[in-house]
Amino acid sequence: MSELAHQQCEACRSDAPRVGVDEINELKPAIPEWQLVERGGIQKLERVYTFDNFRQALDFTRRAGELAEQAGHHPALLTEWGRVTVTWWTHKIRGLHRNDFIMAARTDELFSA
Ligand SMILES: C[C@H](O)[C@H](O)[C@H]1CNC2=NC(N)=NC(=O)C2=N1
Repeated sequence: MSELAHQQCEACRSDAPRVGVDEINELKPAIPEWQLVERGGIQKLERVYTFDNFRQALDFTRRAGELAEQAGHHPALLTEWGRVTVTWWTHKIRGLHRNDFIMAARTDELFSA
């Protein structure tokens, strides 16, 4: 498991600070396949995982959902034939928190499990 994936998520409060450029530069190298995107003024982390068929995509979606439930922190999941798009951000702060980087790293561990 990558070091980042091992870190604990902290309870995220609505007044928690979003990650700044320095923290993004510190954390992003641990999740190189993820893209930083901005939608509706909200910064997010996004990655597309590819699979051989819909059944595999669906199974990965279910496992990612279980991971989220266990952590109490949830992504957007788009499941298509052969693809799952996972997008992490923290709704409460309308942006990126350290938790989102941790969960992206854990999602990568799931994919390579
Ligand atoms: C009450 C519940 O714990 C909160 O609404 C959690 C649920 N999962 C969450 N997931 C994400 N990505 N952001 C949140 O702000 C969030 N809040």
